[in-house]
Amino acid sequence: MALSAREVALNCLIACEKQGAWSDGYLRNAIRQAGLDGRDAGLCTRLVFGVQQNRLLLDWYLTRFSSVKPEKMELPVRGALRLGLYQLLFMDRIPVHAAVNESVALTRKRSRNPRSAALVNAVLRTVERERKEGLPQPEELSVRYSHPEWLVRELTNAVGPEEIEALLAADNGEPPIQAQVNTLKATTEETAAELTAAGVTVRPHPWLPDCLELEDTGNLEGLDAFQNGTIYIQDAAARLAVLAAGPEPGMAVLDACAAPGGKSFAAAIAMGDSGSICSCDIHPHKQALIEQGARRLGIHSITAAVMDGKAFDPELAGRFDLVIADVPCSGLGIIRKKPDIRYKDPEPLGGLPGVQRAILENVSRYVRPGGVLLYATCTLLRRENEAVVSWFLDKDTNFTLEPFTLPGHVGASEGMVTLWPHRHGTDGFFFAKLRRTR
Ligand SMILES: C[S@@+](CC[C@H](N)C(=O)[O-])C[C@H]1O[C@@H](n2cnc3c(N)ncnc32)[C@H](O)[C@@H]1O
Repeated sequence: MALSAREVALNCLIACEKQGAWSDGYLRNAIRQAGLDGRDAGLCTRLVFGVQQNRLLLDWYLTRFSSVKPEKMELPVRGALRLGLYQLLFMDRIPVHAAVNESVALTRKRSRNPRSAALVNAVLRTVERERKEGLPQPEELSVRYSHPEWLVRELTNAVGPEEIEALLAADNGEPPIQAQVNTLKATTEETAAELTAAGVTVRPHPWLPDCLELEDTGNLEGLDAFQNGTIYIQDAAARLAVLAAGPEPGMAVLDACAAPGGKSFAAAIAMGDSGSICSCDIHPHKQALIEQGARRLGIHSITAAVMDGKAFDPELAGRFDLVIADVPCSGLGIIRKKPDIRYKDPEPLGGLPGVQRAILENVSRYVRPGGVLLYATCTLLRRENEAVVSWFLDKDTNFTLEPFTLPGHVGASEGMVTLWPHRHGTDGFFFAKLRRTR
């Protein structure tokens, strides 16, 4: 029998907890396999993201209103309760009976314990009754915004105590879908008209040229504008990083950590598809991703290759006008788009600055004298950002920070900038522009 939106959502929540799956990747396949239409796909995605964004808060309520502690529940029961609770507390348009009955039905279908359905029914009905009187609110930011304590500490160190709450709230917001226009193929006006005719709601980005914010896209990758390569999906922050580096027609560019290719595409479009971009990644299977994207966008200047950014290749020394090091990082700037990041084990993150320093130091040798090195991450932690750049500058006196100016209220920078979801409405992003002097 075909799965409902709620059951696909439940399966996704279970896979995230049990196998450490990523909800966006899981949903892409599961929604297709279940054959959900656009409306159900939207509901399913909203349920999964909503639960993941509010999981600690939902469990805080479960602890108060359930006779069984959430950590003692079977995974399907805990998942069905979180789904029901999320609908009651955050989705005004879902009738209470639907939120409760659907969770009870899922529990009956998926739990091994015949008493679980009664538990789910009782908890959800109690919460609904208490909600009318006013539910208690947790004091701790960690619970209120469902960011584990270690993460609240890290982000407070990064942004300061005055802004931490605004940042956590922005992490739980719904980011706009930002499409960058492939101006090699069409103007922004033509693209906006094509998307509008396809029923998409289109708004020009408030301050980034050739960027459109989209709503009501349905299956985005099925749109003609996507299929024929007039748009690609990229956050404003990621494109700004490339613009800061100043790619120009005819340049030789190395994108050292390139997959799936977004920075390479932005550079190729800014360069009018003239010059050359060598787009490398350490993982062989990702080479095809870059090639497919370039083909779809009709870009000829990109060549994809497999390369370890940490390992020196003497053939590349001093060859490039611009080297982009968009290094692997903790990704704590893109929690709005990947809500599960917050629940991953933080321990392996400690090793990242070492990898980032090694890549930056190695690929710096590929920049020609007078050329530019761009260091970028999608995280907000100083140890992966400013500290890596400072370490590099202290060590290598051939490079200096170069000031740049970006559109909108990002404005002028002395050479390093952090973009913040709550301040700029972008992904959290860091980049530094370094000029090789000798
Ligand atoms: C932040 S992502 C890059 C995103 C990409 N620049 C874009 O804009 O679409 C980092 C990439 O670095 C790759 N990577 C990790 N370690 C690497 C290494 N030692 N050398 C080259 N690439 C590496 C990962 O496979 C991943 O695709």
